[in-house]
Amino acid sequence: MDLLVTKGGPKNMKTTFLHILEKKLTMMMNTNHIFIKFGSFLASIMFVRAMYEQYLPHRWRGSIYSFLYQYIHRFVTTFSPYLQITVDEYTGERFNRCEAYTTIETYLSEKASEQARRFKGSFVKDGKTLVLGLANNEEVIDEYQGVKVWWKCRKSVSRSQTINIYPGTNEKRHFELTFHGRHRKLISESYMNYILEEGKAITIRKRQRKLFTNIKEQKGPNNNSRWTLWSHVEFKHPASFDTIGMDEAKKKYIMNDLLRFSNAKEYYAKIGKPWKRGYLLYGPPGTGKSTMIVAIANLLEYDIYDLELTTVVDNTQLRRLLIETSNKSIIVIEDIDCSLDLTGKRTPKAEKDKDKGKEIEEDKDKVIRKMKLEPVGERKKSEVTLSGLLNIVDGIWSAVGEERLIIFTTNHIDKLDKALIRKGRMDVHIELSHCCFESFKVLANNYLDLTSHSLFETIKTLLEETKMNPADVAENLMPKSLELDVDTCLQNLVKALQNSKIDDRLKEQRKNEKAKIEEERKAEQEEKANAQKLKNQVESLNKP
Ligand SMILES: Nc1ncnc2c1ncn2[C@@H]1O[C@H](COP(=O)(O)OP(=O)(O)OP(=O)(O)O)[C@@H](O)[C@H]1O
Ligand SMILES: [Mg+2]
Repeated sequence: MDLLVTKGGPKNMKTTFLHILEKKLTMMMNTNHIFIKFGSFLASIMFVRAMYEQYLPHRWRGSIYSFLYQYIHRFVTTFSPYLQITVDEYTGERFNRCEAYTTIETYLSEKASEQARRFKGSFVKDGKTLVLGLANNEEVIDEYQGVKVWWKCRKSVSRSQTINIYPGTNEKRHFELTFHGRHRKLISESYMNYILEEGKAITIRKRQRKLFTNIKEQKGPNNNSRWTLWSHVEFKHPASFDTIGMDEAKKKYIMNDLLRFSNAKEYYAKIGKPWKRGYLLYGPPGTGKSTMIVAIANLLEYDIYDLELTTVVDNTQLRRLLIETSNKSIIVIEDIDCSLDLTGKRTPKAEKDKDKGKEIEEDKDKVIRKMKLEPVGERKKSEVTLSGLLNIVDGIWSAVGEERLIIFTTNHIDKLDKALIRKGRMDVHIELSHCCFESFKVLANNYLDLTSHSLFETIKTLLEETKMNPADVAENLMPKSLELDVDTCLQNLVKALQNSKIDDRLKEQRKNEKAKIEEERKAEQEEKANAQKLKNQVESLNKP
């Protein structure tokens, strides 16, 4: 290249100018050189691509692509300070979804709803609720103890020629977690445990709650395999502590106890006790024992396992039933005194009482209700024993799972074996009794939206004079027509209470009369016995 240098000016200035010019030209030549090199590089790529398209068989392309991707990726990651953990959707057996993947998916779905722009929707709770998850290649940033991590959901499609009978199974998904290498220990141990726990907690929070009942054991096709022992339905019941009529202080105590229990995981671990608690609810019929169980389940968001002991064949089956229960649940045994012979082997109470010839009506009803569930021909004597139940409560119960309640209900606490209800087994004993004025006020508020009324004082006095259970009070408060007529409802209750008072008086009278007759009978018998004794004595004296 020719250079034209102007004359004149000091010599050193000319030299500097030439020097700068030379430098600029060299740079231009270098840039040109780079462009030329880049152009030829592009041409080479195009050439390789054309060859690849034309001559490489289609079936090889996928494997070459993944081969290149793998090596480029490895090359890049060798020099990157960031580390990656991947969690595959399927591990081991092809159709077994990895539990950790599902849990992470749940955890990330919460984050995704705040950060992501593209979502994957799915329906849960029997297809009624839409849950948004992370869409493919969408990124979510999470922070743990001040450390930032990046999550991405990736999908790869298997290029194999195999034909799959399950649609969509050629797609493999995985989560990719990226974090800085200096946090390796924190993320791989502590953070991973944290998200697995959080994910599980979210799953439980969002799940459709269930009411389980035990069904008769079913044999499989070869007569030895067992199918599930529990059947379930969706658990929906509006009862809550707000709607239960009982002493306010007692109600608060129970609620506090329950909430303390559900938040006491660490505490139970510290004192070395399994995270479980037993409740015994006792009181006359219709005082709200079953309603309270529902309120407890709603408060803590637990499932209910309603265990019907009369259909359990033996202790082994009982053990299996308890093993199959899940965490965050309540195992309920209603009317425990009617289900189990507390002297040892269980016998249906109806038979037992018939032998004794002194059936109590309300108990009989309950036993009949239980017995009706089983066809007469199939009715077998259960071999569940009290000791079996105690062993399960202490043994298997303490070893399996956590965050569970066991609740027994009974109308007759005095009939229960002390061993069964001692503290440690049944930690809290709650008595539900006849309707007091405080309970009535809750019911009046529930049923009639009423907090005060001129009849309240009369009702208060009547409630103190007679015993009526909350179920009967509630029934009287219920409007009997479409129009809500508060006065009529309250008057109905007053009438019912007055009738109940008269009934009570009559019952008392009858009881006193019976007692009097019994006393007279005894006195007569005693008199007769004395007369006989005297007669015998006289006879013995008269004998020669
Ligand atoms: N304390 C209460 N507060 C509010 N409602 C109540 C109360 N007690 C009973 N009821 C009402 O009465 C009905 C029957 O109550 P529940 O079945 O809970 O009684 P229970 O004590 O379990 O009786 P049983 O001993 O016969 O099983 C419920 O539907 C509920 O509406
Ligand atoms: Mg009940």
